[in-house]
Amino acid sequence: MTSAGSPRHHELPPIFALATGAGRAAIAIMRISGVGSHAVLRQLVGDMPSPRRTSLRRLWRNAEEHDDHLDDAIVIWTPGPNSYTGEDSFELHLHAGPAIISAVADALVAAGARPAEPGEFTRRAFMHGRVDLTEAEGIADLIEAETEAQRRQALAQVDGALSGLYKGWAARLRAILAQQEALIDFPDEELPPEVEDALLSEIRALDRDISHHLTDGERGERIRRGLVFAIVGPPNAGKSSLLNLLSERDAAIVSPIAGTTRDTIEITTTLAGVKVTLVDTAGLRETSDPIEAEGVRRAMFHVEHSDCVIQMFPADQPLPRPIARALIVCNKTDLTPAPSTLEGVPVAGISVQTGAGIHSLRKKLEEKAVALTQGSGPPPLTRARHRAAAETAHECLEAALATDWPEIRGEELRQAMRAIGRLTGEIGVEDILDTIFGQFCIGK
Ligand SMILES: Nc1nc2c(ncn2[C@@H]2O[C@H](COP(=O)(O)OP(=O)(O)OP(=O)(O)O)[C@@H](O)[C@H]2O)c(=O)[nH]1
Ligand SMILES: [K+]
Ligand SMILES: [Mg+2]
Repeated sequence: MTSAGSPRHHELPPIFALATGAGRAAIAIMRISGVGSHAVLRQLVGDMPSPRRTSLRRLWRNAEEHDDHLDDAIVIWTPGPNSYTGEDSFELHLHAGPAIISAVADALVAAGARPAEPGEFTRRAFMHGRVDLTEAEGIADLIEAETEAQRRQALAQVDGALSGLYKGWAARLRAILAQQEALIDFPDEELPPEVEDALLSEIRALDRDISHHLTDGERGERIRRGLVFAIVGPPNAGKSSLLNLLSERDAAIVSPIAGTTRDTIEITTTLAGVKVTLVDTAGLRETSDPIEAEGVRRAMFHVEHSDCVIQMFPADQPLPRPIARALIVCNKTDLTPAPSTLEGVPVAGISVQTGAGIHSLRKKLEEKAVALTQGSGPPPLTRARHRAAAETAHECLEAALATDWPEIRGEELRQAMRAIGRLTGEIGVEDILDTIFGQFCIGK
């Protein structure tokens, strides 16, 4: 992890939280951090253990008086600033019984610590300059990661990939601003035109890089939230049958009655290491049933908004018109052979019943998932918050390029600087910290 500028000093009282999950387990890890952690630990164990070593200690409610033996625990004392939070902190590896955990929590409160809020440890790490905001967000994503693609992306972010990118922009903008300030101080007639030309071309180059980051096809955001693949088509195409097959679950009702599926059914699965939500929809047809009509309306919504449309039709029925950009699948090839194309678009023939063509369909879906999330070049944008800030910076740079007034250009550049500073959390982020860290789990 890179540090977000010089460490800032905050005297914050000790907090504690269970770092391990609730429920039956062999060991529960309690973490304590903050000014006064030293005194808290002394109250529980008596003699202080050596820093950064595992020591087996008897835990007491009050060690000095040998009052109330709580547990025998592994203790790790980690003085600041080289700790996760940057503060004095320690861990207790307890036997994971609920009674032990609650007795130790009581003892910690008696010794002057208080339970931590969600994300409070990482928020302190941010406040002490141990991580910047994008790295902190990466930690939250890493904990949430369910797929390989999410894990890899989050880990890169924790490792400072986005931080490095955004700090690079900030450094370039700082240099541009300095030159712009110098220009403002210069009397017009003494100003060599090359100086201003050079400045403008640097603004243009930075603007190009930010725009490039913005037009990454949302692949980073897609990896984070997962892709949506919607299965649409006429009633009885076998949409629900395919959903069940691909998700290896008996999730949707299958029947020979047309109009069986009325609501959308969403199942999350993994394709080529990417999180994908498969959506089964109501069969598309004219209907006078208001509930089915609502189902059809929702299916149409997914045709518009999903990352990939799987357009399905049965081989024994009339051919449909192809939906733009859809992956076209003809089912029930056990009854009738599938056409190889539909208005020039290739058709994947399958039979959910016999399994024919399913392997190659799965391959196509995996390729689609990879194509929608993989790219080359700098790390992708991962959050709407980053997109909003980068868009603001881009707009300000465009405005700076559009004006001939040095003072106005200077102001636009400063606005762009503020937007980029908010990305890494260097400036003006107090108002968003509660939102960002509130999304963390307690204990992180
Ligand atoms: N012969 C044959 N029948 C199939 C195949 N796949 C599904 N079916 C049958 O086709 C019928 C309709 O399947 P569903 O999966 O309910 O179709 P659907 O597209 O979800 O239908 P709606 O929800 O009504 O829109 C059921 O009786 C299935 O058993 C197949 O590959 N071959
Ligand atoms: K059906
Ligand atoms: Mg169905």
